[in-house]
Amino acid sequence: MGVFQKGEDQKGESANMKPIPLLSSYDMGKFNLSHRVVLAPLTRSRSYDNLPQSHAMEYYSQRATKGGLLIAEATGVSSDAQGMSVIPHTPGIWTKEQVEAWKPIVDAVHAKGGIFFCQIWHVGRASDMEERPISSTDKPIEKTEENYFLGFSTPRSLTVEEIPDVIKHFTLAAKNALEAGFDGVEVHAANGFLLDQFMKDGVNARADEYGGGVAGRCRFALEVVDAVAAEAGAGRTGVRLSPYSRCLDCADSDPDALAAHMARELGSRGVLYCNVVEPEMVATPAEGGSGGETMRIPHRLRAVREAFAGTLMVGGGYDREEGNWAVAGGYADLVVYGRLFLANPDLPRRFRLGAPLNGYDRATFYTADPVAGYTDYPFLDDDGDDGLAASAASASSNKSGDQDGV
Ligand SMILES: Cc1cc2nc3c(=O)[nH]c(=O)nc-3n(C[C@H](O)[C@H](O)[C@H](O)COP(=O)(O)O)c2cc1C
Repeated sequence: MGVFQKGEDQKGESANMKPIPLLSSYDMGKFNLSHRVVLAPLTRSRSYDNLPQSHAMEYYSQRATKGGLLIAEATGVSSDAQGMSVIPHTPGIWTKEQVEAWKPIVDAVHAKGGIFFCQIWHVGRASDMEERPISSTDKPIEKTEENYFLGFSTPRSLTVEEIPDVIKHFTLAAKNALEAGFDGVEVHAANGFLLDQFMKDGVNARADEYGGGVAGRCRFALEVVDAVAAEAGAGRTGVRLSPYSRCLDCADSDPDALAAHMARELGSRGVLYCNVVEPEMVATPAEGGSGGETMRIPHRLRAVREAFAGTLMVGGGYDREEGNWAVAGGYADLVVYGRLFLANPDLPRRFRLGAPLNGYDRATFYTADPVAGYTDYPFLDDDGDDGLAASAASASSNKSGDQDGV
């Protein structure tokens, strides 16, 4: 695994230098966060038979810090919510056995003082289920250069009469998540999965009340949010959105309007947080006139910020420098890190110290190995006690719940 060096800001900053915005505390409703570096939801395809496994205890516990927020990987709400072999080995939370399997994982995070939300999802047409998977449409995902090797099934359009059943599955998942000990739930309405397939006009061409204008297309997602918030409490409910994404052939012709509508609606419901994926990074001329290009985050979420009164999390391509910029300027409250946190279990601490980062190994993102590319990314060598040194020791050897040096 190589070492990733990014720009001037990571060179030699010591712990006693000026305050780092990302490392400042933040009160998210009833949750007192000690810093703003959030683990993004990350599917890792290591939950065989949809059952969370004991190796996830170590994985999440490695990334837990006292007062740090972790969002668990997308977790299925029902047996037909699965991607099957195109997105294999994802955990579920619709059976008692799954709830029991989550409990020690949640306990391991809590033992380190972490705050843990469960992301609940239905993949919709992003599946190779034998029976036609449900969606807003009968149209399958179009093959592209990125997904050509995945054999998605042709979906069938969910009927209006069937919608309440799917909502019930989300409600049960929320109830189960709290029973497993999670601090809250995040409704996955992003990245081309079921709820996004309803929200985006590139997919949803329905003539009923769940299609048409932006209000109709967002109806299903908002009904799910209402049901989940009624179960878990709005103060324990977050929502993930990706209005600008074209992921899984799911795009909208007016993402600004979609983003603003959802932000307003979620704001009026008092939802705890909104976790919004930025548009894809764009190439811009490098500074200094060298003729090269730098990839930049477009930062198009200001309207969401204005319309949504709750906690705003942003993510997608952020590094330490961008994250500090976002927090310092009030662009966002929290920043979610996916690939960097995956590869750096002690990411908040590395950010504090300005330490170099491990590079991520894309080849092991979704492999089933319980260790390689999962729990074997190295920690910084020293074990200073700045409150952010996530321990390299396994969760099982930390059963005392001792939070010192977390
Ligand atoms: C291996 C991997 C798995 C992911 N799984 C999920 C997921 O389960 N739910 C989700 O909302 N996003 C998922 N994402 C998207 C990430 O949460 C995040 O938005 C994305 O990686 C961009 O952030 P980054 O630049 O910090 O990595 C995944 C991304 C990666 C790389």
